Amino acid sequence: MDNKEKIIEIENLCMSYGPKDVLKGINLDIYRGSIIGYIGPNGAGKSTTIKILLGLVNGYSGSVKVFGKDISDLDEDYKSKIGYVPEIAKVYETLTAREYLTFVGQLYDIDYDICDNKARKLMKVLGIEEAYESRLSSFSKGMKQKVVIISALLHNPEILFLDEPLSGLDANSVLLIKEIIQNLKNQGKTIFYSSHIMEVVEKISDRIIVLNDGNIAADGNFEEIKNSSFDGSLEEIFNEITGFDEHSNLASEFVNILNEV
Ligand SMILES: Nc1ncnc2c1ncn2[C@@H]1O[C@H](COP(=O)(O)OP(=O)(O)OP(=O)(O)O)[C@@H](O)[C@H]1O
Repeated sequence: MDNKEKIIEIENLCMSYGPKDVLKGINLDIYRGSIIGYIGPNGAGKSTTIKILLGLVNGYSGSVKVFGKDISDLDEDYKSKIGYVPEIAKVYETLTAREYLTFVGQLYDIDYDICDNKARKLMKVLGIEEAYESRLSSFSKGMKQKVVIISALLHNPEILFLDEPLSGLDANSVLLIKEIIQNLKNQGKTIFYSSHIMEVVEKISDRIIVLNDGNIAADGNFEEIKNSSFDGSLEEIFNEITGFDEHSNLASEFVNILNEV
């Protein structure tokens, strides 16, 4: 597998919402078969970057290439090679899992019977097969998240964007999904993993990119980031890079306010 193939190339990416500069000149080359931990404080611009790559947000400047071609020159077909688990996924609650997953399959032009069969088997592996014919409105949070993960992967995408994919999952399911992500990587899939759970990002990522205030503040594997003047766990490094050292004071202030009469 050629892991030097650039699958995403971002040059001088800038994006503003009105007067607010959200991305201030991002440069990134992402290689096939890597797991990128894309992290940063709330509002740093992570989702904005992902939405630009997915073609969901326009109005940016700079160049964004996926599969070697500028996304502004590509027709919508490139999206069929991309999967996306959004931070807050909306599923059609009135549909059954079967109806929802086969509906998503149709959007990706997957043959109905093949999709139906595949969706049921994937649900079985994730331990929720018995709910295949039940409405999503009756599903627990973790069950819904598993359906969202299946829906993002049904079409076997080349690039997978995961925004807090483990949200609501129990420890067994977390272990399983992490292993699935590793397997996908081993098959040459490229994974963009965005999360605030630093322990997972630290363990799962080949490369960690820290976005802070619209700029890349650190980029490398965990050891490289650790050796380049920072030290400690990724959580500590993250707080250092993003200049956050007020947690003790703020925590005391918060609790003191609760005690006010
Ligand atoms: N449609 C919009 N209109 C105006 N401002 C927006 C819009 N979408 C995002 N923003 C602003 O852009 C900034 C970056 O948002 P973004 O969602 O990319 O951050 P993030 O790094 O994904 O944050 P989080 O960790 O909270 O998900 C935020 O300040 C947000 O308020």
